[in-house]
Amino acid sequence: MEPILSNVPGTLPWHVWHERHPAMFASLVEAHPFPPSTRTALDELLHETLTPEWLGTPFLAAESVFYRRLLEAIGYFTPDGPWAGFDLFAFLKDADLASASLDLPDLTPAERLLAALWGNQADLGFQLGSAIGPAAHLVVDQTDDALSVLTGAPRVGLVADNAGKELLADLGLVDWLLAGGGVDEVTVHLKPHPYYVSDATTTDLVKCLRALASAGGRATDLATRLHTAAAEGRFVVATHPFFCAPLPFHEAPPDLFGAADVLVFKGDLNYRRLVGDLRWPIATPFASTVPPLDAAIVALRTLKSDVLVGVDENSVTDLEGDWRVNGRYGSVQVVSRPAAGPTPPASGPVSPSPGRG
Ligand SMILES: O=P(O)(O)OC[C@H]1O[C@](O)(CO)[C@@H](O)[C@@H]1O
Repeated sequence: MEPILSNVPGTLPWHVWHERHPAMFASLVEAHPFPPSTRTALDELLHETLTPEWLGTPFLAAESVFYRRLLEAIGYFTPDGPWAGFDLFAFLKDADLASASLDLPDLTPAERLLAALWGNQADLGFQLGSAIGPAAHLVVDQTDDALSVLTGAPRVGLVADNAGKELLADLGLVDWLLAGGGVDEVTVHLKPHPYYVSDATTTDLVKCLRALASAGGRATDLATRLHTAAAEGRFVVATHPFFCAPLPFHEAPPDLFGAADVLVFKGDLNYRRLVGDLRWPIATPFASTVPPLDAAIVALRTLKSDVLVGVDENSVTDLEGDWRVNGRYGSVQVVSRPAAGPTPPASGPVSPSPGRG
């Protein structure tokens, strides 16, 4: 199966490099007092990424390396430098969190699951390049199966995606799992440092909890329950360098997810890493594309890139235009836990071999 590349004009990856990234760089430079050397480094990075070498590298790997290079360009990893450890996307993530409604409604388990899914629409990198319409429908809806594998599972891992509103919705789901879903322990897997524009780090999770705690009503109660669960070792925050690696989850270290019985993968990028960023025919069975994890899998995603599997082709014939990438459609997809040991996928992904550019 061929990897998705960025060298075809008119495709989403082409748009990302040629339009979305320049717009993002303009907003970063406007928001920060970067010195001339940093501005030059950013310009050079932007130009470098438009070379045939970058555009001909698998999109998944190239984009990941790009975000690493962006942090290097601002001095994020320069010890004792003024920008060491500085989250250059914090201004966007904080604004998104500040605009969230914390007057939490009383949601059913299915509504909490779908809130976590549609919360994925609020991806700031995506918004920088296009407008998001009202929430629409699911091209695959296995919500009942998802609730069934989650309810009563001993250990659940949630592989988080974006900060702000999406992470708030994720915490709503985690709260239900621990308080009403009969789950003993939930681990939220976060990025070890800023990555794609709005990816959630530990700092972002703490900001969400503090916002909830000070909001009053159901929000404060939720934050209190999660703090108590954390003190009891039932709500666990974890991170690992692999979450910022330019690789699909098929190449994850074996201990990445601990002893999780169910893994919830949030968002588009995690979906691409879960099934492989490949030109799959959309009718390819979802279960045949995921890595052989010893856990059930629940993927909650709004569709923002070309990769899509597990879809009945007849069910999407009426959808028009850029429905596969415009973020207005979503999917809930489930793979049950293997009965006896992992099952190898029918067709493994091509491993990207990113150059550092
Ligand atoms: O935040 P999400 O849902 O992972 O979406 C980010 C998506 O936007 C993109 O960054 C496009 O640049 C995709 O690579 C990625 O799949």
